[in-house]
Amino acid sequence: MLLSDLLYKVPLLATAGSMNAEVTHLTMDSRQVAPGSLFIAVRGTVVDGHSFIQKATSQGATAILCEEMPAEMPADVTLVQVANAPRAMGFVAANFYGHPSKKIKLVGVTGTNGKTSVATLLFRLFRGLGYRCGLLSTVQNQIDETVLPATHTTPDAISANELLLKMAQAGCTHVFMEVSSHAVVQERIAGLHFAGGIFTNITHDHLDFHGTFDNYIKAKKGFFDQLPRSAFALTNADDKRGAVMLQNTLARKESYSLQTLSASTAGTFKGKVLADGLFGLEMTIDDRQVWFKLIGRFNAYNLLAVYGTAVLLGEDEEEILTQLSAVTPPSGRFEQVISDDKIVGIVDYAHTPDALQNVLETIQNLRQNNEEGYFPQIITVVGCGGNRDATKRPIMAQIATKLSDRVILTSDNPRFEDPMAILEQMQAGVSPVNARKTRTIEDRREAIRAAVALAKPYDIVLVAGKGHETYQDIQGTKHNFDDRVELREAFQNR
Ligand SMILES: CC(=O)N[C@H]1[C@@H](OP(=O)(O)OP(=O)(O)OC[C@H]2O[C@@H](n3ccc(=O)[nH]c3=O)[C@H](O)[C@@H]2O)O[C@H](CO)[C@@H](O)[C@@H]1O[C@H](C)C(=O)N[C@@H](C)C(=O)N[C@H](CCC(=O)O)C(=O)O
Ligand SMILES: Nc1ncnc2c1ncn2[C@@H]1O[C@H](COP(=O)(O)OP(=O)(O)OP(=O)(O)O)[C@@H](O)[C@H]1O
Ligand SMILES: N[C@H](CCC[C@H](N)C(=O)O)C(=O)O
Ligand SMILES: [Mg+2]
Repeated sequence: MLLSDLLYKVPLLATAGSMNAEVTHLTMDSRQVAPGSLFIAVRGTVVDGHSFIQKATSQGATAILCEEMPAEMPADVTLVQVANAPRAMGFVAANFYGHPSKKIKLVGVTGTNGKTSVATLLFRLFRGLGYRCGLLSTVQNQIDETVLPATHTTPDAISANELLLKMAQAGCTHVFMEVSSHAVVQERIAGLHFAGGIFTNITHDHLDFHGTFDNYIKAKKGFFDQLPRSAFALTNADDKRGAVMLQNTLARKESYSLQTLSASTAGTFKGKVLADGLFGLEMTIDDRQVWFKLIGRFNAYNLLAVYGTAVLLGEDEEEILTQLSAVTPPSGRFEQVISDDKIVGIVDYAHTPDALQNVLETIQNLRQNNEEGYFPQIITVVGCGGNRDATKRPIMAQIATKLSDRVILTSDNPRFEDPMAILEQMQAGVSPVNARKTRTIEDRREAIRAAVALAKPYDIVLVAGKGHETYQDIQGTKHNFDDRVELREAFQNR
């Protein structure tokens, strides 16, 4: 494609060289540059892409898109200067791939917790309704039946457009994608055309990246600020920040609520939980009574958001609820592994204080005396990720110890941090009274085995934080590790 066509609608500050250069490949990574490439120099959190301009030219780049022109202008390469390279990259990527987001109905989901759950439920619901669909999620990307690995919750703009094009070519009519706060700030969604946006909730996370909670709110709101007038913006009316998200959006404002408040504050889509247990949820949604296979009150919010979205996309209410009641949750979300002697293992991706609290409260409410009158104990195994928000560490340990009978603090992707240093920060949140029921075992496998050794039949072992993940990330190496496999093996070796 001609460089001038690629730059359609991109505000330019300056250019040097031919705008008729033919670009065959886009990349923000100098290591991927080859003749025909447009290299986009992006300032990252570790290095500045501008320092690789020379390298990109020596590897044969056709053109460079940057925020600052290099001191030495390379010959035979076109230079394009813009104010915001990541944002320009979004529009360039959309131009390069022919605006695939306009060829499908693209719905984005943002919020601290529930993005994967809502996006996956939507994907499964719409397939059940007979559509070909796409999914961009933390667990995996999917082009209808074809599963592709996901490296991020939200892919970069180039990968996203490439995937969306493949989805459109495969006949997908609807695509459901997670929109992380990192993605909004890093402009990974710039240039995408959304048919709708959904807000789940916002609680403590990612303060390492955003600095303050206010900035984190602004990042999420940024998604709704970008929605076009033709889109819908569906928010959670029961979340304190639900209304804030829609303050400046051009999109049609819609909401959902499980609370019976006054008409002015209650949502457009209303639901009520009638019963919840290990069997699932019984709810009324818009006056229809339905059973769902998902466990936990928090999932009632996810289901209501999914229902509202499907209605806003024009589907029949009755048909939606019939299909949705058969939909199963995504992998690693409240996934149960039961031992032969009836110990209940639960693997859940709770890696924020709010998620951990929700899951533990759900488990507490599900507990009942068994036939012999035994009241099950809750044994929790939990850790906090390295090179991520450190301020959530003591809070998560405090929640785990408050809501469990025994707790084992352990590692969860220490990445480049010292695992014991992370664990010490977690221990700081454990009150002296709760310290007695808490142990620290750095090795996650040993921690799971110790939890299983403590358990009696009917007890519940919650292994939190990794869910679907199949690795433990230590010093940049991803070692095979799967909480569900580990639980099963621990049960067998008991
Ligand atoms: C903190 C963060 O978001 N980092 C993302 C960011 O990397 P970075 O800022 O560190 O990049 P950098 O290493 O400084 O490099 C800057 C630029 O120089 C380029 N470069 C670098 C080296 C070189 O030799 N040549 C070269 O051109 C890089 O390609 C890049 O364009 O840009 C990269 C390219 O898009 C991402 O892969 C990377 O995600 C890392 C792996 C990551 O872990 N991100 C997490 C925090 C994340 O994004 N998570 C959210 C979900 C969060 C949630 O909601 O729970 C997600 O959407 O996945
Ligand atoms: N609506 C919700 N409200 C609160 N907690 C939830 C909700 N939905 C799911 N959770 C909890 O949060 C965990 C993560 O859920 P999910 O994977 O759907 O979130 P996510 O927003 O995609 O997370 P990530 O930011 O890592 O992509 C679940 O395992 C569950 O414990
Ligand atoms: N999307 C989240 C995933 C956290 C999962 C947890 N297992 C961890 O490694 O901290 C993040 O990147 O912060
Ligand atoms: Mg997710």
